[in-house]
Amino acid sequence: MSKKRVYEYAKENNTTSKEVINYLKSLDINVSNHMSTISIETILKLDEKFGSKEPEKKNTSTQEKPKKSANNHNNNNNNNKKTSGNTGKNGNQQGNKGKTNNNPKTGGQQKNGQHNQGQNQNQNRNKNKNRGKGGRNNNQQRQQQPQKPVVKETPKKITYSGTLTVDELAGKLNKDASELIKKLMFLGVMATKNQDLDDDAVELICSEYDVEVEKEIVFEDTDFDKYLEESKQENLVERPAVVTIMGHVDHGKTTLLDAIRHTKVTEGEAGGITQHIGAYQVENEGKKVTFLDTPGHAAFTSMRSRGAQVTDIAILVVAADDGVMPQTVEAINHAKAAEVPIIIAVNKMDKEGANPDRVMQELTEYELVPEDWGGDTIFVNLSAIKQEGINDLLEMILLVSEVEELKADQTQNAFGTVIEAQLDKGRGSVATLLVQNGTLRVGDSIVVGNTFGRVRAMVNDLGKRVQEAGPSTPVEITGLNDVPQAGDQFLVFSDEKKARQIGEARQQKHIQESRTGQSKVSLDDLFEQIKQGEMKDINIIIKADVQGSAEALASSLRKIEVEGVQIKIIHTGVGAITESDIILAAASNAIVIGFNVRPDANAKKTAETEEVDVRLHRVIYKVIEEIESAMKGMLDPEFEEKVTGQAEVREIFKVSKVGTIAGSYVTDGKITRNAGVRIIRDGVVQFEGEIDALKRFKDDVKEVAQNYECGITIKNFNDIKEGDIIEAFVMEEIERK
Ligand SMILES: Nc1nc2c(ncn2[C@@H]2O[C@H](COP(=O)(O)OP(=O)(O)OP(=O)(O)O)[C@@H](O)[C@H]2O)c(=O)[nH]1
Repeated sequence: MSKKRVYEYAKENNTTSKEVINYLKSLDINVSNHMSTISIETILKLDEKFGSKEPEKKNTSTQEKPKKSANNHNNNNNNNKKTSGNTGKNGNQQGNKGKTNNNPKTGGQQKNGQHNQGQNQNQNRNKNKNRGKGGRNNNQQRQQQPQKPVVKETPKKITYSGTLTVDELAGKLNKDASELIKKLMFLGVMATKNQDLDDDAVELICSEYDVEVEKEIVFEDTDFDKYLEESKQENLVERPAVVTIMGHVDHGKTTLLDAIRHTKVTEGEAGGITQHIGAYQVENEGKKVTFLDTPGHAAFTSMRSRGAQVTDIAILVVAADDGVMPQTVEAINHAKAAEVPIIIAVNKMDKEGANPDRVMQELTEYELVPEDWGGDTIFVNLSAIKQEGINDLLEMILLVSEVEELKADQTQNAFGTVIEAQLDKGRGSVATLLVQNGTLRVGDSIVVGNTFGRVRAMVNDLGKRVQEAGPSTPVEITGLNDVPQAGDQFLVFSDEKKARQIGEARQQKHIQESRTGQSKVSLDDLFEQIKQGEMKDINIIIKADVQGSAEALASSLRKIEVEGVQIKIIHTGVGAITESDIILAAASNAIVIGFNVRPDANAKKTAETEEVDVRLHRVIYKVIEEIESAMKGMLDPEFEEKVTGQAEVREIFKVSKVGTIAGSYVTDGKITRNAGVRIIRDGVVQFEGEIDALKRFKDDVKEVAQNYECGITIKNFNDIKEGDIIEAFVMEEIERK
C-alpha cells in the first residue's frame, strides 16, 4: 500500500472527497483539500469507515475488457468513475427521498424498499446486527442473509428505458435484490439496492441469468426548447417590461411597490382591491408594466437558478440618506450576473439627510454612472412614502423597455414561468404564471415544470376571472395535477395527449435526476465538468472579513492563468457568507470562498441543499493554490512519450499459431509487458504497436531489465528481422504549468 491523495482514496472507495475530508477532520487529521496526500496510517483509519471495498475486486469487471491503448485505459477509468459516482451519490439519494416522496410513484417504491428491509431484518432474526453503522455495513449484512427461494420464472428477455436500480432490475428478473447484490459483488461492484446500474452492469447481470436485454430509447423529448415554436417576425408585437425591485434592507422596496400599485392600479378600478398573486400590472401613458411582487435579489436569483430569466429591468432602490450599502452591492452583482439593465431609484428624497449626489458618487464605483456625468445609467429621485416621483420612474421604465425592444408573439401557444405556487385546500394546486410569450387560455393543455394539467380557471392580479392572458401578464391558474415550484417553466401544447406524455416524461426524468443527484460545481469535480465541455469560466464569490482582503484575493485569483479556463469573480463582499451569496452561487454555478469568515446557519443549510461548494480559508496563498490546482486538474491531461528501454533482436523464431518471436537482448533501460513498442530498422521506424507476449525462457514476465535476454512477440506484426531495434515507450501524464 502506498500513500494516496484524498480524491484518489475517495474514488477507490466510492465516496466523495468531501466525505473523506470531513471524516478526517472528525479524527483531527488535518487535510487542506482533495489534492492532499494521506499517509498509509491514515488510509488504514479511513478503511475502517469507507473501506468496504477491495480495489482489486472492484476492477475485475473492467479488467475483463481489453485495454488497448492509453485512450482505452482512460475509458476504463471513466467506467470506474461512473460506478463510483453512483455510489458516491448514495447520500444524495437518501437526501432526495423526501423530495421524491411527493410523487405517488416513488413513494410507492420507497415503501416497498422499506418493507423489504423489514422482512430481511426479521429473517435475520438478529436485529442488532442490522442497526446503525451506516449504509455500507448494513448492505454487507444484507448480502450475507440467506436468499429467499426463487418462486417466479426468470424471463427470457427484459426491456428497460433510462436507468434501472438494483431493486428494479431484480423485479424485472423475478429475483431477490440481495441475490443481485451478491452477484454484483462477485463482479467487483458494490451496490445498494436503490442504486442505479449503468447499462454495462445491467447487461452483465442479465447475461449471468441468460436473459436478453433491450434498452428502449425514449423518444419523448422532455426539453421545452424542442417544442417552442419559432416566433414569426411579422407577428412580433411590443410587450410590457417585467420589473423586479431590489435594494438594501429598509431602503424602501416594499413602500415603493405599494406606492406604484396604489397610484396606478386602483385608478379606474371599481373597489380597487388588488389581489396578491406574486406580480401585478400597472398602466402608464397607455402602456403596461409588470412588477414582480417579491422584492429583493434573493427571490430574483433563486428563480434564475431554476433557469428562468423573467426580469427585463431591475430597479435598484437606494435610500438617499443612507447611500450604497452591502445589499445594494449584492443586488448590483445579481442584476449584472443576469445581464439585466438597472434603473436607480434614489428613494427617501423627502428626508432631511437626503444626499442624491453621494448616491451617484458611490454608485460610479460599480460602473453605474449617471447620464449627466457621461454614463448611461438612469437615476430617478423619488419619495415612495409621499408617492412623489413615481410617474418619473414609470416613464423611465417605459423608456428602457423601448430601448430593449421587448417583443413577443401573441399568436403562439403560451410559454412562461411560475412566479408562485401553493396548495390551496379548496382549489388544489394554485400557481401564478407569468406568460412570457404567446397567449394562455382557459382550457389549454399545459405542462408546468414537472406537473401538467388543463387550465381550469384563470384570475388576474385584480382578482378578476379572465379567459386569456397575453405576454408579460401574470395570472393565477388552477387545474394542475401537482404543485410546481417558483421558477419552473411552462408550455402549452395543442394536443392534450402530447401534454400528458411530456408531463409524465418530465416527471420521470425529474425522479431520475433527483436520484442521481445533480451536481453543482465543486472544486472536486471541476475537472470532470471541463472535460465534458460544460465549463469554461469558473465563477467565484468571495466573502472576506475586510474589503482589503476580498480585493487582494480577487485580484490574485484573476491573475491565475490556466489555458482554456477563466476565473470570473461575480461578487465580493465583507462579512459572513449569507443565504443570498449561496443562492447567487447556485444560480451562477459559482464556488463560494470564505476568507476569515464563515457561513451563517441559513447559508450553511442552503449550501447543503443547493450543493454549493463553500471553501473556507485563512491564508490567501492556500486559496490560490487550491483553485489553481483544481484548474490545472480540470484540463485534459497532456501526455508525453517516455522511452523506457531498447532491445536488440538477435535471433528469430517462427512458431506456427504464435507467429514470429524475436529473441532479443535488452541493451538499455527495460522492456515492460504493457509498454508501447516501435520496431526500428536502420534508423527507420517500421511499425508501432504493442507487445503481445514478453517471456524469459518459457515464463511470461512483466518486465525484462538491461543485459538480459528475452522473447518478444509483437501484436499484429510478424515481419521482424534480426538486427531490428525494439524500442519500448510509455505515455506519461505531464503536469500543466
Ligand atoms: N421618509 C421616508 N421613509 C420611507 C420612504 N420609503 C420608505 N420609507 C420607510 O423606510 C422604512 C423601510 O421601508 P420598506 O419599504 O419596508 O423597506 P424595504 O426595503 O422593503 O425593507 P425590507 O423589506 O426589510 O428589505 C419604512 O419605515 C418606510 O416607511 C420614503 O420615501 N421616505
